Amino acid sequence: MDKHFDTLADFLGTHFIYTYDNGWEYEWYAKNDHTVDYRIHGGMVAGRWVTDQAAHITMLTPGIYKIAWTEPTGTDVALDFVPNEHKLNGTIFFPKWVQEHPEITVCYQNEHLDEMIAAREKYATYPKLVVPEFATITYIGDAGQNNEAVINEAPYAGMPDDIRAGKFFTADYQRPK
Ligand SMILES: C=Cc1ccc(O)cc1
Repeated sequence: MDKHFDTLADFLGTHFIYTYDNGWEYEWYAKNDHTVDYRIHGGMVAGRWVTDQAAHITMLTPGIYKIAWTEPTGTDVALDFVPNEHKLNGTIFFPKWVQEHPEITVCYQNEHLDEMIAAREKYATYPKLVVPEFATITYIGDAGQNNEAVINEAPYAGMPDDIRAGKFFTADYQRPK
């Protein structure tokens, strides 16, 4: 948690856990300069997890980072990280169908892409649910870029606590065998 961020290289390969002011807890990994992975531990779609989501990742000014992407569900996300202050601001733009049927999206999305595409065709997109929130970062880990061990299993109750307690990853940021 004492890492200092100045450059884009400082940010890429970093693994975060944070809690939005509305209580939603997210885990998110800047896998490389165009890819993110994440797990959702609390909130409307707790239990959802995603790897290899394409994203736009830029540094706005030293130590401040903007990330934006659009998902197969039609959900759009914009995150502004201020990691030196352990803060970020996130806005999630949920299609109406995700608000009405969040359970459809609670899965390892990579194995259910056809279902996401079918649902976004079948159900309503509008009006979108816009969720703009600040969040407090509760964990920062130096996982290195393209580390497939960071987000590679479903979330469970207590996983963020295990990660914060140093019980989840080995010293070289792998999962114990
Ligand atoms: C919908 C995905 C998502 C991932 C991370 C985050 O902070 C907000 C939304």
